[in-house]
This record gives sequence, C-alpha cells and structure tokens, in this order.
Amino acid sequence: MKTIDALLAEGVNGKRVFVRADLNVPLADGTITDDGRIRAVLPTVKALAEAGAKVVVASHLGRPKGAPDPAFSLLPAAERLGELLGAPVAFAQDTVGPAAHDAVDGLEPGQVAVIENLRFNAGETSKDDAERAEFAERLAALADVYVGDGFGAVHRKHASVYDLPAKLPHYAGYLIATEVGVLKKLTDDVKRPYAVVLGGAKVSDKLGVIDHLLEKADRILIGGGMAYTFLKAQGHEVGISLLQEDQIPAVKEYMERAEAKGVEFVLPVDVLVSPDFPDLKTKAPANPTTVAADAIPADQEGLDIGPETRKLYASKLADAATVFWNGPMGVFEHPDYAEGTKAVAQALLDTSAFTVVGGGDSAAAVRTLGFDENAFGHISTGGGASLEYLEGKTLPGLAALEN
Ligand SMILES: Nc1ncnc2c1ncn2[C@@H]1O[C@H](COP(=O)(O)OP(=O)(O)O)[C@@H](O)[C@H]1O
Ligand SMILES: O=C(OP(=O)(O)O)[C@H](O)COP(=O)(O)O
Repeated sequence: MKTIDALLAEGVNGKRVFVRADLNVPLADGTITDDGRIRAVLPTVKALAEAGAKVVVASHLGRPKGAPDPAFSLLPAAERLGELLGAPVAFAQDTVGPAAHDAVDGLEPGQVAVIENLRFNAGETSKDDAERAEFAERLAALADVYVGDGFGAVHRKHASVYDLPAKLPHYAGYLIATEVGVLKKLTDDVKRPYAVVLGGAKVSDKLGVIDHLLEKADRILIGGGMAYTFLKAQGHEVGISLLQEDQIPAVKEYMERAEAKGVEFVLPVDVLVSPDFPDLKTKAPANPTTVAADAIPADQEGLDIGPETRKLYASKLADAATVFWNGPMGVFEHPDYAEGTKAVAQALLDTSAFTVVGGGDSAAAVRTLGFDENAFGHISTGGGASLEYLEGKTLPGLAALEN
C-alpha cells in the first residue's frame, strides 16, 4: 500500500487531491457533539494543503436514502474542519454537480473544499457494480489523485471507498496507516486473557463478528442494543427492546459453541428499562426502572445495563491483558442511561491491559463522558471497520488501496 508520504515525495503542488474521509460525526440539533473523526483526518489534510495540493474532502454522514436530505448535510463538519485548520474551507452544496465543480475549480494550491454528503447519491452505496462505477467516474472528474483516509468506512464496498481509487493514482492517508498498524497487533499476537465487549445499536451489522471472536477471544461481554437478542435467545422476554429476531438461531448457536470451547459469554443480569425512548434533545429526566434481565416488562425497553451488571463487567475485565470494546452499553447520550458505558470505560482504565476502543459512537462516548482519550491504548475511528479487520476479512477500502 503506497502511503501519503510517497505522494508527498512525488509532489502534489497544484494537483487536485480527493481525500475520502469519515466525517460521520454525531450531531444533536445540527451541532457536532464530538469532532474526533474530523480531528483524526487533520494530519492528512494539513500535510496535503501545506504541500500545495488543492484538497477535495469527501465523506458520508449518517444513512440518508440516496437523495439530498438537509438533516444529513456535511456543512457542520465542513465548518468545523475549517475551524480546526484555521483556514477557510469551501463547501459545495452538491457532490458531483456544478457546485462541486465550481468549488474545486475555485481552489488555489493549499486550499481545501468539502463536497456534500456522498450518500445523497444512490450510486455511492449501490449494490449494482455499474451504478457505483458510474458515480465513481463522476467523482473522479473532480480530482487527479485519491487519498483514502476514511478508516471508519473501509468495510463498505461503496463507490468512493472501493471503485474510485481504481480510477486514480491512490494512496493511504495517515489515519488509515495508523489504524491498521495498531489493529494488526490484535490479529498477530494477542496477550491473554483477551476480552471483547460488544454493544451499540448496529446489531445486524456486528453480530456476525462473534463467529470469529469465538476462535480468538477468551471472554465476550455483551451490552447495549445487542444484549436483547441474546436474552431472547435464552428464552427471556425483552419487551420492546432492540431485537434482531432473525438472528436468534445464530445467537443460540454462538452460545452453544462458546460453552463447548470454554469461551465465556457474559450477558447482563439487570437492565434499566422505560416505556419510552429518552428525549436526547431536552435530556428531560427519564426515570428508568432497574429490573432483572429475565424480567423485562412487555411494554418496556432496555436502554442501559444495570448496576449489578456494571459490577460484573468490571470484574470480568479486571484481569484481562487485552480488551477490545465496540458499542456503548446503553443510550449514553442521555445522562440516565450513561452509567453502563461509563463503568466499562472506567474498567478499561483500571486494568493494565492493552485497550482498544473502536467506533464512532464508542469513541465519542469516551470523550463526551469526560474520560481522557490518551489513557486508552488506542481509540479507533471505526467500529464495524475495526471489527471486520480483526475478523481477518478483506476490507474493500483497504484492498482498493493495495491494488
Ligand atoms: N439498549 C439500547 N437501545 C437502543 N440503542 C442503544 C442501546 N444501547 C446503545 N444504543 C445506541 O447505540 C448507538 C451506538 O451504536 P453503534 O453505532 O453500533 O456504535 P459505534 O458507532 O461505536 O460502532 C448509540 O447512539 C447508543 O445510543
Ligand atoms: O459510523 C460508522 O461506523 P461505526 O458506527 O461502526 O463506527 C462509519 O461512519 C460507517 O457508517 P455506516 O455504518 O453507516 O456505513
């Protein structure tokens, strides 16, 4: 994989360089609540700008449905990028249309433009190779060189991640190089006991990784929205909690295999429930109830792990030598459901283990809940991406940079 250092050595002065970043930052009411993913791509953007490139930054944000949707505009991220760079950043209100071309044509060497959310175009995420290729062709018209630095999205076979690099000279940015360097340590020679904590809300995306973890990890702790599919598979009712019904047979099989292999599966013993999802805007008190994990009322939803589970999980992490954690333990964005995530973060800090926290929201949680990000071994900008990397899967966005 050629890195940006090779590109800088070749010279980029006056060249249009397309940087595929992951600026998929958490927003509340249009305001960025954690800018970690923007800061993570700064070294690449700065180095290119300082070398005189015309830098075109592109990213997705959220999951719009292949058409423009103001709720998912990248404008707030572009503005924050400008603040962090200390220089104005042009923003194009479309992705491959006249506004994008005007913005790029207007760049002087050393200047930066951000184009609108890539997922406003159906071609970006299409499963149809020709449709993706066509969109990639239109993106290619905006640049002379491609730099892949959106680590959080390298597991997606999307036009800007997979198809575009094949059309331009391509290089890996600093973030991708760093992420791969650290995660490699967890695939080569992992120190044991190796504990993995999984939570979050992208349950269908992430359940599959357990298949692989059963071969690797000594202990798997399940929390967040993922826990309820496990509890249901154990025969408990989960009320209106997040549930991946079609995965129940697979989850049962995981639990059986874990037992046979001596891998410890740790599930919540108590949870915080409420009939209502909390108001993340007003943060009005949610008044949750603590119930045993096998006694979730039919009309209620599990929104965090409970106090006994917090203690249990801390004890299961205390003697670990390696911990990988992806996915918050609850709806940490609301203070009434943040204690589970806080307890796991604290448990990681209390061990002498090598700790890796992965995922946009997990990383944001650690920072917004007041933990020092430098106290963890590594904070990865990718959740799904780091999990799939650890699985040993070929990641489309990395393969494209290697070819
Ligand atoms: N029990 C739960 N029910 C619903 N959502 C949850 C629950 N626990 C955690 N979440 C949500 O999961 C989201 C993060 O999930 P995910 O995107 O999978 O993590 P990451 O970005 O770290 O990979 C957070 O917004 C959080 O509110
Ligand atoms: O937030 C992301 O992934 P993550 O939640 O697994 O860290 C990435 O930006 C990828 O987004 P996607 O899962 O909508 O493709």
